Amino acid sequence: MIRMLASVTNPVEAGIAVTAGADLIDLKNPDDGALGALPANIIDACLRTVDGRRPVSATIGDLPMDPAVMAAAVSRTAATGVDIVKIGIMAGGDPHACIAAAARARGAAALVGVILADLTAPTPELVRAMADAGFAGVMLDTGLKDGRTLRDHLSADALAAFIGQVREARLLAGLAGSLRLADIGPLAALGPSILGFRGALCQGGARRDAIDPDRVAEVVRSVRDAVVLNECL
Ligand SMILES: O=C[C@H](O)COP(=O)(O)O
Repeated sequence: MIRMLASVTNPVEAGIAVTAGADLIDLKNPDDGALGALPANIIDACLRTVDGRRPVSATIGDLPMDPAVMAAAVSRTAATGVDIVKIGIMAGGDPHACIAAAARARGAAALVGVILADLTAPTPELVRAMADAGFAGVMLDTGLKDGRTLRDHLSADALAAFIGQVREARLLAGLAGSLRLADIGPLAALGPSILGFRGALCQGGARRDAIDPDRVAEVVRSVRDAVVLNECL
């Protein structure tokens, strides 16, 4: 099973993603960076639209690696009632202290750490720190959103090693980063738990555009087909 994560920005998009069959609804503001945060009232409206039909995650913003800043943002986002809070692990600062601070602030929400692979190396130490802190998963994404995809930054071997480390730690392993239809087959073959998308779902393929129901359905279908194909091989 590979879950298809759709990043959405408002209740209308959340409804489209649920109808199209996305497995995880990820709330994010692409106008405010790779992991831009949405205001609490928009998160609340999205939660009401999804109405428990899918797990919902929300990002906390592209924040500096400061434990106090991280803890406040995690606590604020968890208080909205989302199932999962996604935090970015950036270069600089003290990522290990931030991971610990996020874990203390998460309340009832699960935590997923997002390593922006074009800015920060996804080391086994970071994965281990998140596992030790009780995170539910670790995702790779890209931070620059400059047209290059996750696969432009990490080889298939490096991605397979990452997935192996995360799965060995018994966490969910997610991959994202300007992924297109052509990336789904090769990445699904590596056996991630989650494949995440925004740009590929949008009209014209630009991640700040509104999502297109047909594109969302096509990506959902491609992920399902890739899973079936892998099971046959
Ligand atoms: O969590 C997944 C991201 O929202 C992916 O966004 P992107 O496909 O535009 O890089």
